[in-house]
Amino acid sequence: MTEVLRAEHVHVVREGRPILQEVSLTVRAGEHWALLGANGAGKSTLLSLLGALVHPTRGGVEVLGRRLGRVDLRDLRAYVGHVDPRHPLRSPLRARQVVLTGLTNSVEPLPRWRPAPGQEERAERLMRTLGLAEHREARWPTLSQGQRARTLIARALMPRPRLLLLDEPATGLDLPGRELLIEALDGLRREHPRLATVLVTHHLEELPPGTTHALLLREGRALAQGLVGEVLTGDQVGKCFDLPLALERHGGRWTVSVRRRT
Ligand SMILES: Nc1ncnc2c1ncn2[C@@H]1O[C@H](COP(=O)(O)OP(=O)(O)OP(=O)(O)O)[C@@H](O)[C@H]1O
Repeated sequence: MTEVLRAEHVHVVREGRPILQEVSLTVRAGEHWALLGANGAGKSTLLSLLGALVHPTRGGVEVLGRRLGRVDLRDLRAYVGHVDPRHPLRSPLRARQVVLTGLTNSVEPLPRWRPAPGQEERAERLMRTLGLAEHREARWPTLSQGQRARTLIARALMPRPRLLLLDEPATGLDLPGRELLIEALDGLRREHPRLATVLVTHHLEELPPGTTHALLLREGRALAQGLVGEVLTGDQVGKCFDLPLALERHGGRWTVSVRRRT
């Protein structure tokens, strides 16, 4: 399968402190990774590296065979959609307009830029896939957090990225909002079978059933990685979060509980 992304022996040091140490990860087309770890484990830092937003202090990152450092970061970013729930939009754009800004990779629409008819059709199609058809004309400040999260996913997909990075997309969503998001992500995976995704979360309950692989991060190091069935065990996830955990999987979804010490 085509390799979309490869990080090898990556280290990140900030202000003299190691934030990531010896992390290696290969993501192939059609794989859906969960990146799990406690607060401060280094998940967002790793996601920024994978999204070619920052350079590693040591080690190498390749996006579609192009090595960070040898080619312009901006060129690599075109292949990677990054969904950041802290999207800094201030103006009351309509959902449809927000989705189209994915093509110019800007927060606001660029002056005088107009989408081609094919691009408008793609925006409509993505909004339908993400369950946003009836909200296409709604303005950003009036959208719920869940609707915003799905709008940002559609926006990130506009330039047809090969890899989609999702940083805690279910943060702040209520139960129906979370379930709509998970359903939309699974729909997306069915419709774009070669798209690869990496989703950061603290909560196993938020993982879509289509998740194929997982990486557990603890204090900046990879504790375990590989196929979900092998990585997401009570033992390993428990080590990752420093708690005695029991994990169960029903209908493709995970539930987790803390084992009480007797
Ligand atoms: N620019 C920076 N300078 C110094 N320390 C940083 C910098 N960026 C991140 N850190 C630190 O690195 C560690 C990892 O941060 P990161 O945001 O990657 O963790 P995370 O796993 O995403 O955490 P959370 O679940 O809380 O979002 C944290 O201790 C954070 O304070």
